[in-house]
Amino acid sequence: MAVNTQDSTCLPLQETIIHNNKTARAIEFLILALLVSMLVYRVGSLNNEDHYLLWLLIFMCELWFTFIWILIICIKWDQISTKTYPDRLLKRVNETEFPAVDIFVTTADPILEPCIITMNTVLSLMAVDYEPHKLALYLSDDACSPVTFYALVETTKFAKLWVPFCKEYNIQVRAPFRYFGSKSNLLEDKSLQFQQDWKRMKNEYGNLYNKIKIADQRSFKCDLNSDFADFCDVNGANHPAIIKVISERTDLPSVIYISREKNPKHHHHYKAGAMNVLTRVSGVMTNAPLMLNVDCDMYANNPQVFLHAMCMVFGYKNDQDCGFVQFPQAFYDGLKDDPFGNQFANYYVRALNFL
Ligand SMILES: O=c1ccn([C@@H]2O[C@H](COP(=O)(O)OP(=O)(O)O[C@H]3O[C@H](CO)[C@@H](O)[C@H](O)[C@H]3O)[C@@H](O)[C@H]2O)c(=O)[nH]1
Ligand SMILES: [Mn+2]
Repeated sequence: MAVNTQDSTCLPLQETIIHNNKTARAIEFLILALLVSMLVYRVGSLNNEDHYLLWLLIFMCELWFTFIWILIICIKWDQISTKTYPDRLLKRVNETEFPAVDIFVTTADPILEPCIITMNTVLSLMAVDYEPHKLALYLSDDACSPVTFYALVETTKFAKLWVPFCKEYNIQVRAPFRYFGSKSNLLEDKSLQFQQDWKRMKNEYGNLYNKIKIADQRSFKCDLNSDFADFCDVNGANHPAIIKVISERTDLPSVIYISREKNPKHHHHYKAGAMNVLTRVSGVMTNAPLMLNVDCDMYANNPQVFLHAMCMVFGYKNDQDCGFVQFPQAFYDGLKDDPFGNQFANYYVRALNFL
């Protein structure tokens, strides 16, 4: 990328912020000191114990716990986050110079990963703030399900309405199930035009939802002349590759459905196998210099997500300094009293610098 974004007079596009976590470090160290003193006590009183074996077992458990505690301290010792500045990027780099991106969404099981959730993931990515002709969305379906294919075709039709709506009104959450499910959707103070468009869009999304729900409940007719011919009597664990280009327009990202070849003689390697196929197929079809991978149960909660990523791409002096960027994640719809603590949204940012 021969774009000079490193003008010394310019402010940086991305910054690494080092967090001051001295108090947390001190507390963790104190707990470690208590753990160690307990271990010392156990060793010291081992010989005087009547229940020698039990004492030894407790000692081993505590030793293991202390070891894990040390590992956790090491992981949490240096805490950094990365801040990106899309507004600075847009002033400095012309949008036409942004690279193309191939987007990979993987799905494997329409029951555990309901189709409508996957389609919301697709919609949130199709509607991002980025030149649409530079984006191609590949959906990998390891279940080889005609319902997923049908849902993707219908979702692409709905996207022709949804994407312009989101862009015109600068909607922040572009996954319809989150947008329409949000309680903060007050229409009263909005323009009449917006209210009409909002109602129409809600209606259209309702139609899409129902179509997918009905498709999920009925069995697809094995019609050899239809688009579903490839799915006739297909065995999910043993079938040739199915690749279908669903949409190729300039005003929307291209949409491609892929169900990779499965053969019981060769292990499919789960998501890694799917990602391998996605890189190969996209390499032949669009071959974008950047790839984005999103699981089917995630969605882009910020329409500027690609611009944030571009701050990382353009924000280093040397292209080779940044090869992999991971977005912060926040969990939604966690259990209220989740014992794993997911009710506290977890955020983390990690950018791996390749030397
Ligand atoms: O044979 C498979 C199995 C899984 N997947 C997809 O892989 C993704 C992740 O699988 P999942 O079982 O949902 O794993 P999670 O534990 O929810 O996901 C976390 O853990 C995975 C494996 O460690 C990472 O790949 C994910 O990015 C990370 O979010 C999903 O989109 C699946 O549809 C496939 O495409 N094919
Ligand atoms: Mn998952």
